[in-house]
Amino acid sequence: MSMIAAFYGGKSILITGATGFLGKVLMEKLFRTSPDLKVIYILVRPKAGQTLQQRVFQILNSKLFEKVKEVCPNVHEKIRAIYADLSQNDFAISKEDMQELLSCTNVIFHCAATVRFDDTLRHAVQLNVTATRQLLLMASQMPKLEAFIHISTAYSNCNLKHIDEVIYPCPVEPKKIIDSLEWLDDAIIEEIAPKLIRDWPNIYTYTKALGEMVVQQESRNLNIAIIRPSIVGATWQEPFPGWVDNVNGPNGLIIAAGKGFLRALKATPKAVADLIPVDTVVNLMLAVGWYTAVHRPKSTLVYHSTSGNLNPCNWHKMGVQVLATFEKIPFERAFRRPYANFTSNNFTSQYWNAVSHRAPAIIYDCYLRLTGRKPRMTKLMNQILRTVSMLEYFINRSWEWSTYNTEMLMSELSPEDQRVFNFDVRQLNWLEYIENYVLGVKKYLLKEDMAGIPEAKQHLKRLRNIHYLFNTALFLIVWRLLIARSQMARNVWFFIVSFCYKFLSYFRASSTLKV
Ligand SMILES: CCCCCCCCCCCCCCCCCCCCCCCCCC(=O)SCCNC(=O)CCNC(=O)[C@H](O)C(C)(C)COP(=O)(O)OP(=O)(O)OC[C@H]1O[C@@H](n2cnc3c(N)ncnc32)[C@H](O)[C@@H]1OP(=O)(O)O
Ligand SMILES: NC(=O)C1=CN([C@@H]2O[C@H](COP(=O)(O)OP(=O)(O)OC[C@H]3O[C@@H](n4cnc5c(N)ncnc54)[C@H](OP(=O)(O)O)[C@@H]3O)[C@@H](O)[C@H]2O)C=CC1
Repeated sequence: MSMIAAFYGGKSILITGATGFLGKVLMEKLFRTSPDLKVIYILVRPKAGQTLQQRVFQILNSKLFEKVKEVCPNVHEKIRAIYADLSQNDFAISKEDMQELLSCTNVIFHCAATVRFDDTLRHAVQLNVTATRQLLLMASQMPKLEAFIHISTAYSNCNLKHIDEVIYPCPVEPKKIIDSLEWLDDAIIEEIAPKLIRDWPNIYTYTKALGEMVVQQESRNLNIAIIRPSIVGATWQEPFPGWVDNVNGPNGLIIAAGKGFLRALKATPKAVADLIPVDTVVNLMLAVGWYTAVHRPKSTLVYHSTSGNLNPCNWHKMGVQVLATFEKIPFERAFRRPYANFTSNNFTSQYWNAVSHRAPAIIYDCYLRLTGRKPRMTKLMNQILRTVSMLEYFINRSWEWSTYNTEMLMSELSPEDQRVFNFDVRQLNWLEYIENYVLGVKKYLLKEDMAGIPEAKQHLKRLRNIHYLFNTALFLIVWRLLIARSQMARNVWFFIVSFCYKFLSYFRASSTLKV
């Protein structure tokens, strides 16, 4: 019997960010392994014209939850969506709902955050710092609370090279920042933001670091743990391999590469690609929830959910495997044949951007214009290049994350728990994982049918022929222009032609002699 699964039985669990990538996989696993849990409270806001109920309905009826319905048929009754907006005071939760949350919650998983790298400082602080503080305040009024699990990111201290499982202080106190945001206007905030974030690459990682400090300062006598995942990728094993549902992180780049838009990246091939499957992160979260509640460590423990020091894979290996998978299972209606050119050199990267990205987009837009259609490729390409430039920081560096606490926890688990809540990334086979990942992007993000693969392969062959034809035509045009203008080019041309003629004559003569 799994001790972790048993622990969550009969419990009331509060999850923030349950509608996000990590949150959905967390709920799925909880329902599947502990179907006898009492209730999962989720803090949700209406979004994109959908009510809370519609959002929950959509999640529960997605492919991700298919297995859950078999083991927990009454899952709809066990999920309680509570209207909440984490960027508002008291989260805009009604009094009755707040009362219920305060009196019933046993475990909190705080996943909600803004993960946009370019969010405004005001919004990012509201969500990643102030909301965390507010939730901790709520937690301190929960008599039945056994554990509070805060999800941060392994990159919250990416200004350091070696990162231990400790909370590092930030140069400016979170409280001072929260207070000053109350009276400063937006224009001034955006002006001081770059000075505040110093050597952090973006507002996201900086505010996640502030969030950790808030956890440390406001922990009171709560049982708290912090989990720091690196780049969270598709599911490795559970509930099935390759599940993804948004374009964040690598997902968008895999689409852009598979569709042939992105053919070069400013990346350091040998840098560690610290991807971690989402189900591995979720297993660690559940194990940490159990350990924190049952063993009550004296201080707030930080757990790294990373792959780099236990089972490293670099960007080169990852790129090669992604490309190999595109050969086997290509995406439909690609713009160009997928190709990967890694360079860590600024000049070469600019060159590839001009030749491989912008020029084809401009040419295609001309073609669209000439055929009476609206040009769109340049805009799309600019968007992709903007996204890539935001991610570049992370694919040109390597970090060392220590994993003592994570390994300690692994050794504390029973063999059954190690199997059911496996977060040992050493068992991950990267080649298999990446192949399933790309397949998952095709199936679950692009919603492409596997039956379309032969046609997609045919399309890639046509693109290859167009590519050869285009290059030959371009070569001939350039050469013709050169010959018209330069004596030297003419001399070279006559030399080549006479050389070929002599070679052919010799070949013909020797074959006649043989006969
Ligand atoms: C060496 C390989 C070589 C390959 C060679 C070639 C290929 C061969 C191999 C292929 C690659 C193999 C792996 C690749 C490496 C991956 C590295 C990942 C590092 C990640 C580090 C993460 C570390 C920290 C982890 C964490 O701790 S947390 C989570 C991380 N957080 C995020 O990942 C949010 C990022 N995003 C934003 O911050 C915003 O997206 C913003 C960007 C500001 C735009 O912002 P904006 O311009 O306003 O535009 P949007 O409205 O957002 O989007 C506008 C439009 O772009 C779309 N689009 C949004 N995103 C992405 C995205 N990624 N990629 C592409 N498209 C995207 C969106 O669908 C929308 O399309 P539409 O709907 O218009 O059709
Ligand atoms: N994905 C990754 O690569 C990594 C993620 N992390 C961390 O993991 C956690 C989860 O990330 P992930 O699932 O990928 O992110 P998502 O963007 O997929 O999910 C974010 C969640 O936060 C919720 N949220 C955002 N703003 C509000 C608000 N104002 N009120 C209520 N809810 C809100 C979103 O709700 P809604 O659906 O309404 O927008 C959504 O459920 C975050 O803390 C992130 O920092 C850490 C490392 C890597």
